[in-house]
Amino acid sequence: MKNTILNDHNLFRVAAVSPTISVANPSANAKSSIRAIDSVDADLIVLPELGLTGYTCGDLFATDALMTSTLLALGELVSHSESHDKTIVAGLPLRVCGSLMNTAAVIFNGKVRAVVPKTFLPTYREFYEGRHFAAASNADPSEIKLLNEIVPFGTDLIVQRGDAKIAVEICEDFWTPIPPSSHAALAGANVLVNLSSSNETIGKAGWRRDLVRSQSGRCIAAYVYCSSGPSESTSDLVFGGHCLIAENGAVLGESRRVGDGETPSIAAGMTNESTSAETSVARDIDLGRLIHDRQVVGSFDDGRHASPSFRTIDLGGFGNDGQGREPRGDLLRRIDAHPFVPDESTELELRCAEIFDIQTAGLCKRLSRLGPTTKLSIGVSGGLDSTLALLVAIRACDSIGKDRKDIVGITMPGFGTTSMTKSSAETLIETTGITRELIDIRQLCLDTFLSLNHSPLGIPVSDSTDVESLQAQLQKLPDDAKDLTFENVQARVRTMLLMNRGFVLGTGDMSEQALGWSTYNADHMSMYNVNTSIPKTLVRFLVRYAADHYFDGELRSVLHDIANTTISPELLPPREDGTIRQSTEESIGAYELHDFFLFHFVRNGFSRNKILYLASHAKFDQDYSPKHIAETLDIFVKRFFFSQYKRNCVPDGPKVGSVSLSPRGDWRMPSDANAGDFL
Ligand SMILES: Nc1ncnc2c1ncn2[C@@H]1O[C@H](COP(=O)(O)OP(=O)(O)OC[C@H]2O[C@@H]([n+]3cccc(C(=O)O)c3)[C@H](O)[C@@H]2O)[C@@H](O)[C@H]1O
Ligand SMILES: Nc1ncnc2c1ncn2[C@@H]1O[C@H](COP(=O)(O)OP(=O)(O)OP(=O)(O)O)[C@@H](O)[C@H]1O
Ligand SMILES: NC(=O)CC[C@H](N)C(=O)O
Repeated sequence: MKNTILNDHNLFRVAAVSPTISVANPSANAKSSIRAIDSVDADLIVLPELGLTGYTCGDLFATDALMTSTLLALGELVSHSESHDKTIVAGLPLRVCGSLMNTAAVIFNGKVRAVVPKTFLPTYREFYEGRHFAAASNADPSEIKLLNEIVPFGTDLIVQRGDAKIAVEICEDFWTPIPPSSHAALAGANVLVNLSSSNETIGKAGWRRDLVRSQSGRCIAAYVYCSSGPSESTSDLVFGGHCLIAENGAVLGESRRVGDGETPSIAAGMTNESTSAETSVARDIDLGRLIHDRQVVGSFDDGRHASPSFRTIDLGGFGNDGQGREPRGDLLRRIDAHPFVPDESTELELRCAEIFDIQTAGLCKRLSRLGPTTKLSIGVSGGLDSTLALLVAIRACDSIGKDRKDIVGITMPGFGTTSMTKSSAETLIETTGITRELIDIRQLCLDTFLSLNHSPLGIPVSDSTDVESLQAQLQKLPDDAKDLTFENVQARVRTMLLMNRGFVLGTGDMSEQALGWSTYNADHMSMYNVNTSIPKTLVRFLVRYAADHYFDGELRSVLHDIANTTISPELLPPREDGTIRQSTEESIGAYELHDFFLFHFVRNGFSRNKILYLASHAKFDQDYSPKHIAETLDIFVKRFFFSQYKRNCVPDGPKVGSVSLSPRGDWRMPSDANAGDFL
């Protein structure tokens, strides 16, 4: 089958494999390398530095016998590459113009396609490479003869396979201030590989991991790192076999290594030099995400003019061009069903702490611009969003020494308010010690219906209708009753009451803004909105975090109750038994799906197909059929496009993460754009 599932979505499988090494024994190393290559199904396989000879050959590098058998071993890898479609990067010493160089050969489909020499040779402390090797220099030839073929040679080579643009550097190269891979990235390389031989000493693994992660982030690239392991000579040093894969600032995976506390099996493998001494890691790199990020971050290649130019060697693409391969099977990449909510509790807590602080700092600054007697009004519904905004307001006032009484929490029960949310709103206000106000908005709403000559949900009203009789009739309505004017009037009456008091703190969250799930010029508007960049799936965790860290007693338990409430705008009347009729998620689909779509559409610019593909690999809280996910995605896209006019005039508010919809900063989109091609 000449088709690839992964590459349709621009995923590129890379592996770093550190096979067992037999020091100074290239024929054995060719065999273990081939075993390793056969054991991994990947588009690109990176082997360790000088892996065909072993890194620790010392003065044996100067012997003819070692050089001859190295070339024979290389020939074996090259012949073997005719049997698969993987790109292999193998490390070996090579004589070039009379000097010995520490090089990496890129092998594909029966040929060496490129040879890259090491630029920075460590010759300090435990390293003596300057004794054996010459460093890459401008005087090097641009081609060499190798195995009877002319092969491009140099540090200016990018090997391209489909959208993957691969550049190679060798160990010490990336422990320097400006690694060669930085220049390669500026020239377009997006998969940076490092063949390494790195011994383990205290703390070095963390440093190495940081370098891999940060080089991938700085270069907006994938970084694939492969070090030789403890089967190297241990005369003085123990090499770790550490293999790492990072993508744009995040480590996607790493292998075991000497020193991680799990080494006995690695060491055991050494007794018979079997493959069990091997370490490896494989992951699917999302090239689409890298390409998108580089395009968006315009400053990425501003410095390109100061970098050397590169040559590209094109190996062809995937798919129908004759170079495709079988689907790769299971995806080797974790697809986070809840990209805004870290799974791990410590990380979640840190994230909540950071976000709550950013929200609070934003509001503190805004309050500092207002007079000291300014009151801050907030509509407290007993729901999640207004609770979070209220907690931020309290924390901000506490931090700047403003009296909590300057916060006016207004409960405004309407026709849709349930007794549960009303009472949690009242308890919330009471226990926080802020100023409390209660305004029943129903009469004002009824007056508005009369002025508009509007029959709410089809029920005729007249001057003789009173609030209680209307409420009683509303409660008898079927569950599917709908009336947008009825809902909007309530939301606008509330905002009118709030606005007429002065400074209003906004409560609407980012997911609602994405979906346009707010009433224009009502809950959509405020003077400052601390929730503007908070995704719905995170709100309840922020409320819990604040409850557990800043509040105690009854307030804490009220906050926990609120954090567990169904999400509803409560604009439609409750049923006769008092239960919520209108669940937002029943109307527009689950927020866990919408937040997933929001992340991949806005953050990564992914297509509908790609988002659906990723969703099919995510473990959501609920079981959704592929059809349901696709339908909900269509709702998301339609609503996202349609509601840009609302987002184009949102109040100020703090950005807290990489996804933000501020029309002044992160997301500028015409209100009249057509969603057709995105569906
Ligand atoms: N609004 C939001 N509310 C809550 N969480 C939000 C969020 N937006 C993203 N997140 C989450 O934050 C996490 C990290 O997001 P991800 O998109 O992977 O973020 P990532 O690209 O890794 O960047 C992490 C942070 O560093 C910043 N950065 C990175 C690189 C370069 C520069 C620069 O200025 O040059 C800045 C970036 O803006 C972001 O704030 C994810 O879990 C994501 O879901
Ligand atoms: N009964 C109410 N009393 C006071 N304010 C309310 C009331 N209902 C809604 N509001 C205000 O309008 C905002 C938007 O309300 P909506 O009912 O759409 O719920 P929401 O977006 O889920 O927010 P929340 O989670 O705060 O209820 C609320 O955050 C709140 O500030
Ligand atoms: N092989 C090398 O270039 C080793 C040097 C590098 N700094 C390391 O210890 O990992």
